[in-house]
Amino acid sequence: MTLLSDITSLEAVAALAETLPAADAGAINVATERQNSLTKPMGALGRLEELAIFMAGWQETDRPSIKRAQAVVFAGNHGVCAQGVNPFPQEVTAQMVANFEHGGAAINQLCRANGADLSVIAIDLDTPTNDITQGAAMSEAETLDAMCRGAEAVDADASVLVLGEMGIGNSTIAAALAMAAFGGDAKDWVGRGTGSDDAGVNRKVDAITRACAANSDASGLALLSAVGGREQAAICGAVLQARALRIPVILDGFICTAATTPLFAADPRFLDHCVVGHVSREPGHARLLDALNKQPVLSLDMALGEGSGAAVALGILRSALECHNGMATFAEAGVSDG
Ligand SMILES: O=C(O)c1ccc[n+]([C@@H]2O[C@H](COP(=O)([O-])O)[C@@H](O)[C@H]2O)c1
Ligand SMILES: Cc1cc2nc[nH]c2cc1C
Repeated sequence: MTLLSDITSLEAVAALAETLPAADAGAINVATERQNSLTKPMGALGRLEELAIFMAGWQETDRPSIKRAQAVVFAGNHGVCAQGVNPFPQEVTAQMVANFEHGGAAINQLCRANGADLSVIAIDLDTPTNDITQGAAMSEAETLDAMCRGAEAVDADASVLVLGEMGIGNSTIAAALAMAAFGGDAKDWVGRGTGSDDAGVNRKVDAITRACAANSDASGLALLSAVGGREQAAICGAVLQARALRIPVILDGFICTAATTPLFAADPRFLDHCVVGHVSREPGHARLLDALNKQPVLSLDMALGEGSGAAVALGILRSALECHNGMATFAEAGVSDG
């Protein structure tokens, strides 16, 4: 059973915004007081302090910890590849899933380096979603199914959830989601993805312009069905399930962040328990983060996907909590207060 098991419409999913838990203000206050009493000038650990306090709020304790970090990579295939928007062939999605399963991808090494348990969930790779330039990517039922796959993947004992994706062509899907949610010029949201040349970038601009026109009636969570895909819907389902379990989430790069825009469009509070691990080299990501009012943890010129930037950010989160829990206060250490 998950939060989504009995839900039969996207409208009912959107209504969950009224019932999902919020961050614990009491734990935030006590954790903030602790940060201010630790042996450092006030605020000197910068973003690490914010991350520790963020964890405190969601874990409902002034001493948040990471007992188990869970990483999940969702994979899907996309009909929009028919528009020539992807330099790599579509079969690479399944081939990379096999690579994840055999431990040979970047995300395998980064999960080991940063202490996360990785699982990979491939959703109907043999049946790509519909081409978004022709209409909706998925029916409402298909969207809900994929959301359920995402929700089911979340382990109740995870202290933090690292999310990533794999899907040839999905940098076009991400750009379409961002443009459908926030408007602007197609050129502002499109980038090179896995290495599109200038002609390929122009095909992406053309494809998302036509996709947004073909799906102009969609808004809120229906954006997922209109211009999204299965791994995007699964990411939304996992974000919701994590929220019900009060598990903080680290989102990855442009594609993973864009996957959550339908949740934001339905209700911005849906993303309150999510941090974005890094800002991708994909140029639309910085713009999207501004629109979502999210500050990335890292900026490393990465553009891989797979959850790679989120896994590296997990190491920063661990550092934040080591300081928060392990440092002495001014009183304990006998250090004169300023
Ligand atoms: O998330 C990012 O920032 C990101 C930026 C560029 C590429 N990717 C990955 O590359 C794939 C999509 O690229 P493309 O060119 O096939 O649209 C997909 O598998 C993503 O995981 C991911
Ligand atoms: C090789 C390769 C690895 C990836 N990892 C995420 N997206 C990817 C796309 C390609 C093409």
